[in-house]
Amino acid sequence: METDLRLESTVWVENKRYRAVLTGWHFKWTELDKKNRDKKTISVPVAEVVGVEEGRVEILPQKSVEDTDKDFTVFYVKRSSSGSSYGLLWRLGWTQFSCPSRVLRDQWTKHLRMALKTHSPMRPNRLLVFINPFGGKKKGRKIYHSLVAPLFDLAGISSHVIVTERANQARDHLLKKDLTGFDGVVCVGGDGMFSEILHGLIGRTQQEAGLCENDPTVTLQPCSLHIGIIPAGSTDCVCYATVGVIDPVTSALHIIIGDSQPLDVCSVHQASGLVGYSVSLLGYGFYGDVLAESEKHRWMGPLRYDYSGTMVYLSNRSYAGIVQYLPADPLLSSPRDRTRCLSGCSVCSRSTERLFPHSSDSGSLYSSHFSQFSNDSEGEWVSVEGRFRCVSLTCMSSSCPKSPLGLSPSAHLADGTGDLILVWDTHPLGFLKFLYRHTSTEDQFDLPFVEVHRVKAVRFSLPPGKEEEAYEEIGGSVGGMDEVERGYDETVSTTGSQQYLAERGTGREMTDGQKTANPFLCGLCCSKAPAVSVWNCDGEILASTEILSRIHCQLVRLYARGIEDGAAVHNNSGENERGCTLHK
Ligand SMILES: CCCCCCCCCCCCC/C=C/[C@@H](O)[C@H](COP(=O)(O)O)NC(=O)CCCCC
Ligand SMILES: Nc1ncnc2c1ncn2[C@@H]1O[C@H](COP(=O)(O)OP(=O)(O)O)[C@@H](O)[C@H]1O
Ligand SMILES: [Ca+2]
Repeated sequence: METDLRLESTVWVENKRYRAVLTGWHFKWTELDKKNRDKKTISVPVAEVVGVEEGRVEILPQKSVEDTDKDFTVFYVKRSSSGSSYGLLWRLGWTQFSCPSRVLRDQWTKHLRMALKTHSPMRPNRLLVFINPFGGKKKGRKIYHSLVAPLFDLAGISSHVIVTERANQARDHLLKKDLTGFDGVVCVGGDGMFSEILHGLIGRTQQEAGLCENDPTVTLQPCSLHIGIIPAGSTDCVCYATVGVIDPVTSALHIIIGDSQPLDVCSVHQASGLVGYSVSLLGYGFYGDVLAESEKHRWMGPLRYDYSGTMVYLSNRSYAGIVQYLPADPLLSSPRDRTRCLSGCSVCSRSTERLFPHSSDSGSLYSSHFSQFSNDSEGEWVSVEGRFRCVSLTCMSSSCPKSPLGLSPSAHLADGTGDLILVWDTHPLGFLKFLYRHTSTEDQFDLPFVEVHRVKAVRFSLPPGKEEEAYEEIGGSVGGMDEVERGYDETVSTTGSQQYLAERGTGREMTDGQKTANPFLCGLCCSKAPAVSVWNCDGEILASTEILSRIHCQLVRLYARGIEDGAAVHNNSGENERGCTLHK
């Protein structure tokens, strides 16, 4: 195969003579001096070639083709540093080549296209695209049509675009409609929109496999369709944590070249069945309250989280609960090992190897892994009880522009584990320190009231006898620096129920027993506060408080490759190439 695709010849780029070589895996061109000595070489992996066209093609100010018979143009990925983010920005680069004859030109285009098919087989031909026109700053449509669609056209990808008219339309479409012919689904929006796609695809896959999603012990079937994310939301955490930048062009190029990043997914169950799936944040306490509060201020756009974060912080809440967790194998990795899950991560690769020992055999998937979830493993569960500022479970680092290293900087995208972060009740300045450390490189786990555990499953329940009470006395929770930082207060009195939580989650008015006009301010202005919080499940409020969650290793695949290590990645830059963003 390698020898079939090899091609070498002299070509000209902007009147300079080059030797171009296609080896199968790489396409290189080296400038030659008058004595045939090599000057500068530009090398592009075939996997990163976006497309090949006959003639001299120009992209800016708009696409034009000069149909000359000895020329061809190659489009490829070009990297640049993103400045503030950790990942690299990808841009479209292109070079126009002139050959000595038409026959040679045709050989070049044929060989390059064949190399693309052979060495880059996961590229999509047809995509189903969902655009949330109301996500983030409401720019989803514009972002797709001006930045993404022209790149898909150039790469020969056809797409069926649906601009959503209501919440859950994308999920319902994926659950019910014919998906034949599509290679992947693209989500233009934020984490909430991604969550819809996730639920739709996982649900559809289990339906077709005849598996019951409600049973937490069932080994779920991985989804065959890839998901692409074009970031156009408020937090855009899934995109940031899997690509390293929030940039629609970079994400579109990852989709075009058919990159593939497996992703762990956490299923969340209550007694009666499945309540949802999460990949980034399953959070109770602070993050649940922020989400519930923010829903009332959607008109603020992404700023609603800053406003609500401040209000919820000032309300100074903590919640009683029992957390049980099933620890992951500490020999494989640790949330405190100060490593980062980067593109080609060895911890995740070992997981893939364990899951798919015979490459494509997904039949045995998880069986060894999840036998540990059965009753036999009951003794392995660890249980803690007390008052928490927040309880968070994340299957990935959950880095985002607000927190560039994320909720758990050493978490892995595809290792089959999640990180459970327990923030015990503490004084307000301690909690502020914890939150503030998310914005820097300081270790947020190096605080006496914070614990982090790498886990396979988590249960959360309210203390016995307290489930039916909704309110409690706050009683001296606004303390000074000299207070004990980790507190265990078992004298909780609650009068709430899941129904109350569901109502609060949807922003409905408080009932008679709830005296304050704004329950999120009562930590400051009165003595009562809700005794129960809500779960934030990737931006959706769950109606259940007592839950069981389990991490499913590599249940879905994204068109991404994880965060590239800027220092390690060769950036194919050369004086004869150009890069553009396809901005008009
Ligand atoms: C004093 C400075 C405090 C800064 C705290 C920063 C902590 C940020 C951690 C953010 C983790 C985000 C995890 C992802 C959550 C999203 O799924 C969810 C929905 O996003 P979207 O659909 O785009 O609206 N976003 C949130 O729940 C927002 C949390 C913001 C917390 C301040
Ligand atoms: N056309 C629509 N109208 C109203 N809500 C929608 C629509 N399309 C999607 N949604 C919902 O909007 C929510 C937020 O979308 P998302 O794209 O994540 O934006 P943001 O990041 O700003 O929250 C999602 O939960 C999704 O279900
Ligand atoms: Ca993980």
